[in-house]
Amino acid sequence: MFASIPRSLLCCTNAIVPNRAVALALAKCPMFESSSIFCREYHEVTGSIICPNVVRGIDHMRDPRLNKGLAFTLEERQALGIHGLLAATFKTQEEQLYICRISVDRYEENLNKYLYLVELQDRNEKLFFRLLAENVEKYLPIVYTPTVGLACQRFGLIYRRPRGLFITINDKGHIFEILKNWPEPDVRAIVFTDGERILGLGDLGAYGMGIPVGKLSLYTALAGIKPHQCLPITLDVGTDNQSLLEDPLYIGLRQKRTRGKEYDEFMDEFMEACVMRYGQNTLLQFEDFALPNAGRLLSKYRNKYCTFNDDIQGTASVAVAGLMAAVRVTKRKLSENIYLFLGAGSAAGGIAELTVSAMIHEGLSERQARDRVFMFDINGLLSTRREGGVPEHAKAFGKDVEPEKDFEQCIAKIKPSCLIGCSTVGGAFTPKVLQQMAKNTERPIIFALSNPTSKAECTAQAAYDNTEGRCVFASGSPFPPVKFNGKEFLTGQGNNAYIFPGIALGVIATATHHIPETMFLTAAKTLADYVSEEDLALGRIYPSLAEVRDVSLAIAVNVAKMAYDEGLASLYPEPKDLAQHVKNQMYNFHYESAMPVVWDWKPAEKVNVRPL
Ligand SMILES: O=C([O-])CC(=O)C(=O)O
Ligand SMILES: [Mg+2]
Repeated sequence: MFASIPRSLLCCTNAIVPNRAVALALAKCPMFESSSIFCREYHEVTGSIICPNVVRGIDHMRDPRLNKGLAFTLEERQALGIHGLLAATFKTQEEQLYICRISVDRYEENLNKYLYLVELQDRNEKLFFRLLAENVEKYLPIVYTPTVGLACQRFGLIYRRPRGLFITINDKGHIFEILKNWPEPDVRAIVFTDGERILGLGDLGAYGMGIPVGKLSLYTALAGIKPHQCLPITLDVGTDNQSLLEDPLYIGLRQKRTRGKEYDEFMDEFMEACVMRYGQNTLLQFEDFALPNAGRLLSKYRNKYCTFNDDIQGTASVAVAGLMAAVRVTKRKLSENIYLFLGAGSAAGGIAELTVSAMIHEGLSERQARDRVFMFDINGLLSTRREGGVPEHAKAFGKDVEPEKDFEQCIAKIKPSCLIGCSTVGGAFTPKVLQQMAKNTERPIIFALSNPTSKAECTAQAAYDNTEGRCVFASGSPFPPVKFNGKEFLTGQGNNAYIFPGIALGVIATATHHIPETMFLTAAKTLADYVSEEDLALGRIYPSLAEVRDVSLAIAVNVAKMAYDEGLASLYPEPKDLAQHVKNQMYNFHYESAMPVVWDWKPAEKVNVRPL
């Protein structure tokens, strides 16, 4: 029993031991009858998993999970052996936040602000997450869309220290070993990309790592999922982006993408290795895969793993939430709209399918619902009569109508009341397109969902200017307030950031093993219910980003309820107070005491000492 206790401890009269179990064991030993045993056990240190006795002195400052900078108290500085390593001043976390805000604001370029925040995350995790969580509107556009897009494009230049895992096609056969190199044992969620469709920027190969990192920052900042439970991964299977292959700064494999059987085997091995390493309920979020793989892999894995594709399902959920909220403005039911999508990729397909489900919910048959949804891709309207027909992945939305290659003409002919941009073609909603939408209906719905800002189909201002201010507008990337007729409007950001953190929290808190499509409809309804009359009056069909943390929690609780109702949860027994249970899982953004909990042990009085 004592074999694992260092000899130095066994021969002292005052023993300091790492935890209560050891303290109890020692106390039963007659050798220690007259000694005091001190147990150095921390309450819930950051991450809940750092073994305090292996962290010494300066490591408390070097480890971003433990570091508090000048917020270490005098007692802590002395007890931890870091006294003198810090300046004499003591600061509260609030004072530090103030300094951080000033520091970020000093930078003029968003990429520099991004770098400051990355560095903060590497230095002091709690400070970073609290700063982000309490200033979502201000810093989300920096750590996330649109600046994260720029960060990915410049990733070779800004790459400093590792965050997350890079698994390459050359590692095939050894993926599990690589996962074992990740130091955290309690990972609950993995966000991963193969970098082939980074936002609307296309194939960025290994530079895509910024995306899983950014998404997982939101897991913590918006839904309170603990950072150590999150693992970002880039699957580097090469890149077909010639300029990256020639870029001296490129950090990934300099070879063309592996496709076909070898890619599929690699993906199979990856999915299996993740659950072997972290358990069957590990949440596996696909992010920014290109269309041919995105839909195919979702169908392949959705019933086998706890997985979803954020670009298909998360985006669909946020868009449908927007449509639900827009009903209150347009006074048209979802099933009374005619929808036209520009783009027929993964986002368009996902939104279209979920919209169909929502229309069926309103009483339409599936046929009737599908008849109301049109798509227009690079070859024109998805008409079964067009040359080359309708691509396989979008067959369900092909129509037996005259082919049409001119987008403006198409809008005049089909007369959609709702125009949804998922094309990654910046500016595709020209003034003429928008003006035609204004002719089609009193309150046209215009969603310019492509990211980042440069890829948005139109700006918020253009949408208002060209529809006499009658449109209901949302975009994937944020836009500044719109000025129209002397009034100011705030348009909403239809970004999946409203959805995926809440879904992830609900799924993790209940150890849900599969994520059905209906969960995204539940999330959409929850989000739509959060939209107030004031939001609508201001021009937005989403709550303000300042409320996104409340939204995420509400989504998580509803998802958790659904998980139990539908037998998807594997955490039993079901917690009596589900909302409280979900809250109990959440990260504490505030500093916790770093003082060891030292307690005296008086063996003679407290335990019956058994002879050895
Ligand atoms: O990252 C975002 O802002 C939304 C998203 O998933 C994408 O555009 O691929
Ligand atoms: Mg994405």
